[in-house]
Amino acid sequence: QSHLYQPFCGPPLNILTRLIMFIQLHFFLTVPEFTEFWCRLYGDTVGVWINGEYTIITCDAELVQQILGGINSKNFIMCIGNDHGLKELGMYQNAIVWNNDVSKWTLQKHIFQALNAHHKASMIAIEKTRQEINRIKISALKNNVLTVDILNAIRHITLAIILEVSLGIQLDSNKSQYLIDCIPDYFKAWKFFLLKPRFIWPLFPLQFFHHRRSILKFREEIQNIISILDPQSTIFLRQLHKNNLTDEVIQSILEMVLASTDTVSVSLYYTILLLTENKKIANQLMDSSDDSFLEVVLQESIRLMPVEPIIIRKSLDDCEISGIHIKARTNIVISLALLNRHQKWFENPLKFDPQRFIQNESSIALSVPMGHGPISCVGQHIAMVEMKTILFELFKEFIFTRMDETRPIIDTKTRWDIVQRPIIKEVLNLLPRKKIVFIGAQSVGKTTLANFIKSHMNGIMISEIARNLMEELNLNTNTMKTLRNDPDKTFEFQTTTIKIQCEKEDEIEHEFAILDRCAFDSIVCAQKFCKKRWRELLDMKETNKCLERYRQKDRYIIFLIEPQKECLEADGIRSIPTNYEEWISFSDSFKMALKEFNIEFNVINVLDINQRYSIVKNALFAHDA
Ligand code: HEM
Repeated sequence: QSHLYQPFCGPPLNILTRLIMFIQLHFFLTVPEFTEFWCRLYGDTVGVWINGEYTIITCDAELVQQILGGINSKNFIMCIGNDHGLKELGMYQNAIVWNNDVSKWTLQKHIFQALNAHHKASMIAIEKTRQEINRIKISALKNNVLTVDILNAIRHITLAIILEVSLGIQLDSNKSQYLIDCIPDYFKAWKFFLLKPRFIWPLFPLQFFHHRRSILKFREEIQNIISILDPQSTIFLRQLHKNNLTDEVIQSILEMVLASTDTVSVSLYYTILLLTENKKIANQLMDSSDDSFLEVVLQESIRLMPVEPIIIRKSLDDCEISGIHIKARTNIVISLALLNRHQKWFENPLKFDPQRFIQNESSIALSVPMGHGPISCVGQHIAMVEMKTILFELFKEFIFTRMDETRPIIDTKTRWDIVQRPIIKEVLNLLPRKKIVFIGAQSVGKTTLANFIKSHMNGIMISEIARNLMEELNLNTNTMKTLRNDPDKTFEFQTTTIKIQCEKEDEIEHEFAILDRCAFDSIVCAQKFCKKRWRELLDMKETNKCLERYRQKDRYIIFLIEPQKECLEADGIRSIPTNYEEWISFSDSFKMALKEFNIEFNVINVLDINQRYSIVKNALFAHDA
């Protein structure tokens, strides 16, 4: 074997090892799995044999920097891939992805890059995310389910964004779903045709025809879209036509949809899963005043779960990298799946820890989940805009939890292939990131309704603070009556109640919570029983903090439960009001005070618990018309 060009270590590339590699790659392992197998045996950079050619496989971050972004990076702008396979896929010297015709690729790259300058991308991303949030809320109300197939929901959002930004169109939900389903199938076809040499296709006749059909299906759908397009409506379309790329329009649009949808969706899917597991980080993200933390959270999640686990290249000419001679047409497979989880480059690499990028900003560059250098991801800017917007909007609205939290995300089943495909698509539980507050006169059913909602929706309960305080101070209903005749003592009692209330509300800042009464009850009580001093409550920072919260109607939904005569029937447990007029007037005082403090509220004036629950749910999942 001495005549063989073998600049890197690895197994002797004799007939037997080549045959083993051939069988592994085409019958048993995906490329990332194959790479892992040989790197585990021989080290971070290994010479192997893929489809009759010497191939360097590597997860060495320094070598990767040299190849992708070093002085010879222009020598690595071609990709491995057999021409027959590329023709089947429609990629052969066509559009941008895997286009090995350098001048055509350069032109396409400029056209795709125009996407990044789209000044409305972030507004469109907000709009499309809000639309999907609306759909989730409608489904929650209609079907009474508080779960979401989150990956599919994100796929709808990312598809809608790219269709609007690049093609200026919108599709209805069914058509979008059809297109979304075409994408993973095209990726499977890509993997089949790109890496399997033509002579072995007949060994897989079923797969061959299935993949051909997938490609056709996707292309037909793109053609349908083209028939409704105005070719002048976006920069992307105008540029394609202006540069006489009319023949490439189908493939260019197909690749735009292909490259932009699942990449962002799968990356975000894992980010959300990782955040369900790391609640502190999720809360920190909601507290951040700018989007710099959001950005490192995303960088960290795409490091850990790179949606494109491998980068594949071929050298154009002979050159030197890190002092090693690399011959023209040498294949290179970079395993981001290995590199990004490598102890040598990242401390505690399996830990989801965005802080690593705050403490050491330069280490972001090592992980290259969007590639690096001349052929890096052309959509990386818009991808970040999309991911930041979608994540923030979704988290602002919902709290997501996994159904089965026992299995860590890092161990989640995923298919490391030419792109990463989740095997188990987790359906997440969702709760609105809101607080519902029940106030009103005594004995109107606040606690019963609060408990009923807790049992159905599983929120955090903040039960009546005043009652707990009474217990702590050994006060009962009779001593309370005496206390009410002493305005100073009542005032003191209400002051303490508000302080505790405010503290409890601080604790549930990011949660879905049910509040049985709030600081407002103390204000109304003080108005009634310590007429002279009650306004002093408004000098307390805690009171103002609480009132300010209750004014945020996207966070706090206030329900005033009105007295119903039927509630006056004694059940032998509750103390019931003895004076009906007083009872009603107490409820009216709540209304007046709510108005005085400019706090919006909903009125519950039915008795039936299910009807009450439905009023609350409608308000919780209120959506735009
Ligand atoms: C989190 C989201 C994304 C990730 C992780 C990602 C990752 C990547 C990676 C690793 C590459 C290969 C780079 C290489 O070969 O060195 C790539 C290429 C590409 N990406 Fe992305 N990408 C994302 C989003 C997008 C979006 C939103 C678009 C929208 C247009 C896009 C369009 C492309 C295109 C067209 C290429 C081929 C570039 C070329 O061949 O010159 N990507 N991406």
